Amino acid sequence: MTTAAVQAVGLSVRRGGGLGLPGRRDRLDVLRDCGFRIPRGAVCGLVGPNGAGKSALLATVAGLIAPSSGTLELWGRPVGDEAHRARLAYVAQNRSLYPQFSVRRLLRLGRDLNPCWQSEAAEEVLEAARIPLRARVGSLSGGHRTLLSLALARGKAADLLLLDEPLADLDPLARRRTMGLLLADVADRGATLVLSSHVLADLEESIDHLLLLDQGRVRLAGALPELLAAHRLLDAIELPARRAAAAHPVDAAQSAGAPFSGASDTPAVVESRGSGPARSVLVRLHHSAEASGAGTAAGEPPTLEELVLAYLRRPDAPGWISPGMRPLTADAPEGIGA
Ligand SMILES: Nc1ncnc2c1ncn2[C@@H]1O[C@H](COP(=O)(O)OP(=O)(O)OP(=O)(O)O)[C@@H](O)[C@H]1O
Repeated sequence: MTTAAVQAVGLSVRRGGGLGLPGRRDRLDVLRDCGFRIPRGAVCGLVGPNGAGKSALLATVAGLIAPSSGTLELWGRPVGDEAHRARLAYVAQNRSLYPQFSVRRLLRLGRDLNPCWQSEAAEEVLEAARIPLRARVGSLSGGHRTLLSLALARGKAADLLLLDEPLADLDPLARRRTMGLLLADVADRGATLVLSSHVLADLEESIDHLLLLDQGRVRLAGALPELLAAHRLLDAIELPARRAAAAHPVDAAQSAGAPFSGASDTPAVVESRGSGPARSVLVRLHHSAEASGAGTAAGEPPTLEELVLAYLRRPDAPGWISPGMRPLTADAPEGIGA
């Protein structure tokens, strides 16, 4: 069994309580009972609504927040292991950098602190954006600060890159260029990249795994081909047809939009939208269809955007972790949740 780059089992994180007032119940479970595995070499998109816990998860994997329960391992070793420090690069959402330093001084610091430092890789990001080395960090624009953070992460040549909304404030050209560099780096080194984003179009072009968080819980996770192949978007023409119904026995209650019954061979309705000829239903195929590749299934697999939006609009739809991202343990070698 190859150890995953990141594996969580029953991971919960509790935050808050900073006021320290007796009797104050101001602590919040920002991650709840999360279980997933991110294989080595994956490019994993981390998505979810505002406040879902994406930043909390990235900071926890980076070792900056301690789990309150459960286990979290990087390359098979508990998070926080001293050896992890050199192997991971983390870019926080607030791009915390020393504002008084010059860009050059920060690069020197990167070189002095990291034995595998790659100056050219870092400088390439800065040169492409024409960021002068003599500039003071505090005087850089928001997008340039992001590029500087990504340049430092790139220079570190890490085995695991954790990037919190790395593209949010970059112009379209900088997005493409920087993403291209990062993807080429991780492919060359077999490194693992986890990046959060709200821009699904950006992710669609780059990721091969997806982790959808909502209210601190994993709603959906999997290798992208597995996730998409396990779902079908049926339109109004396909729904009433007897033949389609036989291939996909979406029963009357479900096709009317009732929540997933969770029983038998019936595909799970994730979301039913519209009415009459404009109606479309996203279903998740039963495990047997999923296992057989669902070659005869009616309807079309959804796009990443259709899939994510359907799950976000229907917080009551049951979550799912595809086999490729289920945590593996000695007690559950097929994966927890299989
Ligand atoms: N230091 C903290 N103390 C208490 N609660 C916190 C703290 N930091 C974050 N939270 C809470 O944790 C939850 C998850 O926040 P987090 O920043 O991880 O969400 P997110 O998915 O990254 O959101 P966004 O997409 O808006 O960046 C939120 O309810 C937030 O208020």
